[in-house]
Amino acid sequence: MEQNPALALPETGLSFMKMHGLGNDFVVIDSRGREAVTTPELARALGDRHRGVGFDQLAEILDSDSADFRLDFWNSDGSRAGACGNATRCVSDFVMRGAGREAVTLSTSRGLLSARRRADGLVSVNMGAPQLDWAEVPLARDMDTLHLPLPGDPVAVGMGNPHCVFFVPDAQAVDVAGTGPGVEHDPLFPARTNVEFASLTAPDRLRMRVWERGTGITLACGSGACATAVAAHLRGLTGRRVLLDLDGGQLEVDWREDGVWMTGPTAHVFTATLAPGFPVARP
Ligand SMILES: N[C@@H](CCC[C@H](N)C(=O)O)C(=O)O
Repeated sequence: MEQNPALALPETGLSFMKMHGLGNDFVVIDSRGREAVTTPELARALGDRHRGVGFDQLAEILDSDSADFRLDFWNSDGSRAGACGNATRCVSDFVMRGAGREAVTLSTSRGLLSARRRADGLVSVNMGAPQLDWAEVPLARDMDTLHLPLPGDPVAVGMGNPHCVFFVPDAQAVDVAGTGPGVEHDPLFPARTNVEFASLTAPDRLRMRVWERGTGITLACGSGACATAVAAHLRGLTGRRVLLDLDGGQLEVDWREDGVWMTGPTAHVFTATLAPGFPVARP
């Protein structure tokens, strides 16, 4: 057994939690009280569903001077993500339970966010104001974010991460795996993009499927649901409050004066410790 020193973790192993929100699954590392441990190599190794633990995103909890905690997000390809709505709800639930509280604040690379538990037990996060200017998304050049010059006439919305939303007659019929990668890597998106396909199923209800930047098809994407709700309202398809049916379940999104609120279920699956020195390369 040969250990790769660039990837090796402390001999004691590393504790982590497995969580999910509507099947959008996460490895969560609680690094409060110490330095961050995640590197692109560790994210890729842990994210491998055959040789590691497997996740859509890795979230690392860190200390914050300005909020109850800080959250950093990583995709399974080792890239960073500026936002992850479902992981934010899951980790906020964990922190609220630990502190016996019903609301928390957190800092992310896009700024200060807040989360709270509703009376029905679901967890809501305020994902902040949508980014509707081309430079904020970001897009490659000045253009109308409501009508991108791509086949299918999609909308670009930033939620701390980039999204490209296609409104289609039947989201269920879309070849997400065939279409998603080309849009993710289109030169219009200098930081790549998440890709959503949505269809209107009732006046304030959308069916949505997603191709996530740096991960691929996932069962749900919280920031994608927010971006889709914002795009649907701006296109005159819905009001400001919508239900979204994703492959893994349902999310509520409400675009209010103070930001885009997203509400749904959370689950803590297990807590475990990595074998000392993970990952090891076997000949
Ligand atoms: N699943 C997440 C979004 C994850 C980030 C995304 N893949 C990116 O690179 O921006 C969510 O629930 O928001």
